Amino acid sequence: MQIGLIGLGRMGGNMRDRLRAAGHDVIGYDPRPEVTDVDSLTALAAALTAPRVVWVMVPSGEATRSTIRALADVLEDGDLVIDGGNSRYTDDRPNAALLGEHGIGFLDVGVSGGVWGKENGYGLMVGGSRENVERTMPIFDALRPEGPREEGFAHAGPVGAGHFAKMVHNGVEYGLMQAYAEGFELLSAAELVTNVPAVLQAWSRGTVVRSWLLDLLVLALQDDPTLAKLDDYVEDSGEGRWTIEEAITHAVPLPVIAAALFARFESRQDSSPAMRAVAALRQQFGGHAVKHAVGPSGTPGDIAGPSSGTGSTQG
Ligand SMILES: O=C(CO)[C@H](O)[C@H](O)COP(=O)(O)O
Repeated sequence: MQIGLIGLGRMGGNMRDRLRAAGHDVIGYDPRPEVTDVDSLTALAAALTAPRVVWVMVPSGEATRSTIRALADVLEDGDLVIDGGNSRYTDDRPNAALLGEHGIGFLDVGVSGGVWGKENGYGLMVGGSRENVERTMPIFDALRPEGPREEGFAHAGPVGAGHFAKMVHNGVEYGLMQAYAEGFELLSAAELVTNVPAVLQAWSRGTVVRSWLLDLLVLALQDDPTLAKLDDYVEDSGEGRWTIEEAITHAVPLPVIAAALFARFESRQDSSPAMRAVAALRQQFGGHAVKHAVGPSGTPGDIAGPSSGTGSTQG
């Protein structure tokens, strides 16, 4: 079938290739002239045959919202817009309502698979009406992995359910990554294990903890066995925070995902005010030694003994 695809970056560009390889007629739009098929959203609408289907694959937030506002102006009654980016699910109903005023349908799709999806297929979680899902099923079938549909595709519920499912998926992703990372650190800290990459690779087949994320860690360690080439700074793009906010709304305990999110925040600190406060308090109540950022002798990292006047070791 024919589809317009807006956003031809790491995800959208690969999706265009996969859809074309499956025989679909894809017309892509991207502001970068070197990758785009048409030079504007108006040209995209003109190149598509009505009733049109347009897949939006741009960064979440204002970039997606403004693209949908622009599509409301260039598309017409009977067309359909699919938001396949990582939008927060709370954006979906307003976007659907705006398009609905013009008779344009809306689906939200959580897409997982990263840069490997072009070859392996993408896991898809869709929110919207049954009618709109059935209309675009040939596109979903081309994007999802080969095999039974239910193993790579779900119609999760009404508008918003696709992105809600993807948000939770990404929260789980945070927790899994953090668990593997902590295992990697402990294996590395204990000098007893002399070949950490080999142990993780051995875990990758047959064990209880085998997974694709573990396979990717094994791959990263092939290039850099101690990950020494990387800085220990980890960004986040919102999905983990939204997951925790939802957990608070529903009073659902998510200690693992919350800890994984906070570990990322911690990774961005050169120095922790909280831990300086803990050190200061131990020194205050117990006279415990502290390590000075700049020691009394002017040397960074000096360990200073009990503060004068206390001498106590009791809390
Ligand atoms: O959706 C994804 C994977 O499933 C994206 O890679 C996303 O960017 C991951 O989230 P974060 O950037 O917060 O780690």
